[in-house]
Amino acid sequence: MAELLPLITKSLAPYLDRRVWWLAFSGGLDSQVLLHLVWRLREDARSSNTPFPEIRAIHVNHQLQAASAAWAVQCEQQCAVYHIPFTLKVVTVSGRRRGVEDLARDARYREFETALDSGDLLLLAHHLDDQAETLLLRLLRGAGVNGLAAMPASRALGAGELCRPLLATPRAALEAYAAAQQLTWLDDPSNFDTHYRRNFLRQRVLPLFAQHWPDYRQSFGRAAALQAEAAQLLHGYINQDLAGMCADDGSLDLRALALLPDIRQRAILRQFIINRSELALSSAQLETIAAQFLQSSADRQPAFRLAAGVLLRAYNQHLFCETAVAETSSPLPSELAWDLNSELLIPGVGRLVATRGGVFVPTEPVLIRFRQGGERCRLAGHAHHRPLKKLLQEWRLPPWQREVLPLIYCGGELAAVADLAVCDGFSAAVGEEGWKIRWVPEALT
Ligand SMILES: Nc1ncnc2c1ncn2[C@@H]1O[C@H](COP(=O)(O)OP(=O)(O)OP(=O)(O)O)[C@@H](O)[C@H]1O
Repeated sequence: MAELLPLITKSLAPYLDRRVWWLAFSGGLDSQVLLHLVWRLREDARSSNTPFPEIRAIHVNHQLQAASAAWAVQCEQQCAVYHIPFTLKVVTVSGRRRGVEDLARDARYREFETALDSGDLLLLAHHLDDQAETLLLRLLRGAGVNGLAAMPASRALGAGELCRPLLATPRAALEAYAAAQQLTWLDDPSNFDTHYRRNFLRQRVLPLFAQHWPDYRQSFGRAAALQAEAAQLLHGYINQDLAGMCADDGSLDLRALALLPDIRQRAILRQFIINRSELALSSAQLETIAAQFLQSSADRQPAFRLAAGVLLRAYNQHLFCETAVAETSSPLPSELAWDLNSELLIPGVGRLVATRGGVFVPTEPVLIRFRQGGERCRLAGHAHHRPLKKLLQEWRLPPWQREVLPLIYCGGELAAVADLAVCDGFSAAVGEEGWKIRWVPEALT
């Protein structure tokens, strides 16, 4: 069986420049082995005077069992033995929508994510048996390539990254290491409760596999790695497609999308939404959205609420996926003063930012107002006044943005229309330096 110390030395070598390595410590066999290995790496580095990242352990108490608090204490004591600082996070897992395992996992990763500072590394003790189980569980859920890629050996997590240095190592190798090093660990009794899907696979199903396919773990691990490669390739192609179909404002060109075969349309739509909102759609949601927005009358369809604060809506045959949309709309102020030297944040409207080097030259203090109807303006360099309504149609500004469009007034006159146009009498002469206005609508901030 492969030696674990050289293996982990190699897999963690790319991360030696990180400030902190956080070890996700449940106190079970696997994370106890990882703790011991990482401690040995640090001892080796100390004895050779080599710089080494700071190691800290983090334990999440999900409060799901009577003994949870006592375990946390034992975890802390274990870490003290190795002089590894210990952080405890206590979470409350509630809700019956999904299995308690999934909820606990989500809560745990949220805690990990908050703990990580920029560039920190989180170490998890998942091993090859965990990977094989994950692949099977995903298969049983009917997952596609992304799901069947199972757990990646590393990925971004919040401001840092996570890494699973033991992912290619079978659990038996960890058991052998723990025995050889005379380690002690906590045994979570819930690991034997076959009501949990993962435990059922582990206790009842996989031992049967092992009788006929003794190398099933390695085969499953390879299958997952192949799916991960396929997923990565597809991802690259889909993002290339997307790049050619997105306008500068981030919207997706529905006319161009409609020309593609169905499966490509759906893959692009799914990726567009993930990129904008980080929400992964179920197949049913994807079908509904495709049916709603991939029709000629897409512009007349109501907004589709994907999740709290995330809206999909179409305008001018372009699909907009907006995040951070206010859930309730408060009335707009009738007038606001704006000192261009500082950013102006208007709830429900967004941010107005002015920087030097543009063409807008205010003649008097700047006031922000909103459309009342009937506004007219003469654009810089144009001979006639025109209704603002017509101009907004020509500029193809989505209707929901027209409602909150900041109008910039100087001395009672319309001087600029957000960052879309500057009116006559307010634009810089040749050689004169003015302001550049930028409006970041609330849904895009
Ligand atoms: N409560 C927890 N607090 C901190 N880290 C955890 C916790 N639960 C799991 N982890 C991390 O996630 C990894 C995989 O979790 P999993 O539930 O498969 O393991 P476990 O059986 O609970 O514990 P171990 O892997 O230590 O035997 C663990 O090895 C550990 O690194």
